[in-house]
Amino acid sequence: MSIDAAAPRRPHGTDVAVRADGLTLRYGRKTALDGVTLALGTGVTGLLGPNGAGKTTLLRILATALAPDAGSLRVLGHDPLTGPGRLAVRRRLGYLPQDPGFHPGFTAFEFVDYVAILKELTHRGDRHAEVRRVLSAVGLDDQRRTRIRALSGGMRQRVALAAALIGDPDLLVLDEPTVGLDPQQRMRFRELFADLGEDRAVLLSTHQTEDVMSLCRQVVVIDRGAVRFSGTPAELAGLADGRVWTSDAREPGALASWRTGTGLHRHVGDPPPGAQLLPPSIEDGYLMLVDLSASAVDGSS
Ligand SMILES: Nc1ncnc2c1ncn2[C@@H]1O[C@H](COP(=O)(O)OP(=O)(O)OP(=O)(O)O)[C@@H](O)[C@H]1O
Repeated sequence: MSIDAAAPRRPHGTDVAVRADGLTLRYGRKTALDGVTLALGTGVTGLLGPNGAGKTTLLRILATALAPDAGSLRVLGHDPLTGPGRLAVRRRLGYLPQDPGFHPGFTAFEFVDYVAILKELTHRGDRHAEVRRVLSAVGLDDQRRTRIRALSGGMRQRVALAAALIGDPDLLVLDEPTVGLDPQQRMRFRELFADLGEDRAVLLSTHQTEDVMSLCRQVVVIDRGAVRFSGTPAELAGLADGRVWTSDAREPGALASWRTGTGLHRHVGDPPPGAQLLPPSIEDGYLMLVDLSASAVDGSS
């Protein structure tokens, strides 16, 4: 099959790339997802949540690497809980897992080429052109022949992203894609994701609220296996409107309180009378939502 045959133009008018309803998943006695319901359309959606919230579990289900115990799912118009549906989704999906499982002896080119073969790009010339295209898209033209064991962590991350881009997928599921990247590469990746999100759905989990602010059309916050928020980044920041203030000292009554680089303290919660209010960031909105008892901020909450 040639690249063209493997990558038909994505259908127009299919606004909802993913629709999940009541997704539940348990690892033994641990409930990792507890009735997750969401819809993802064209554009970049950021998935935020504390460590252990269930982000990777959710992404693995959407990427067909894991089946939920309960709930229903449509991905790109298919049901990935059936054999034929799963195959159809995998053909049109790009997935960057948290741990891509590189063979360190492969060169960057060989690894991405291997993924391209698995994606049924069997015509050698077309496939190699596609491998060069995606390696170039992530800025690895000069490292094509370098063995993965000799690449830095950030460069390996770029190889993994290149593999996810093979075949110009209609849905990109990216688990912490900007981890380990230097600021210049992070900026470059944001631009690449924004371009990719022009005409397809891109879901990325991240702990970087700046990533969400600068490139996401939609943001979903999950905590303890459930969706706590779904809306625009501005709406997430808006949750903390009138609830962020600054002062000289720590405020034990605040939900979160931390010392900033200026020496002043920033607080999120119920401000005392006369407090000097600050415009909220999406991080402030996020802090209003998640269970901070599980992850103390600066030891003060
Ligand atoms: N294979 C597994 N066996 C048992 N428990 C698991 C397994 N994988 C994940 N968990 C648990 O399920 C919960 C959700 O984990 P998950 O990796 O989805 O969270 P996450 O939001 O991606 O976290 P992080 O931000 O730290 O990557 C956590 O409590 C985790 O300990």
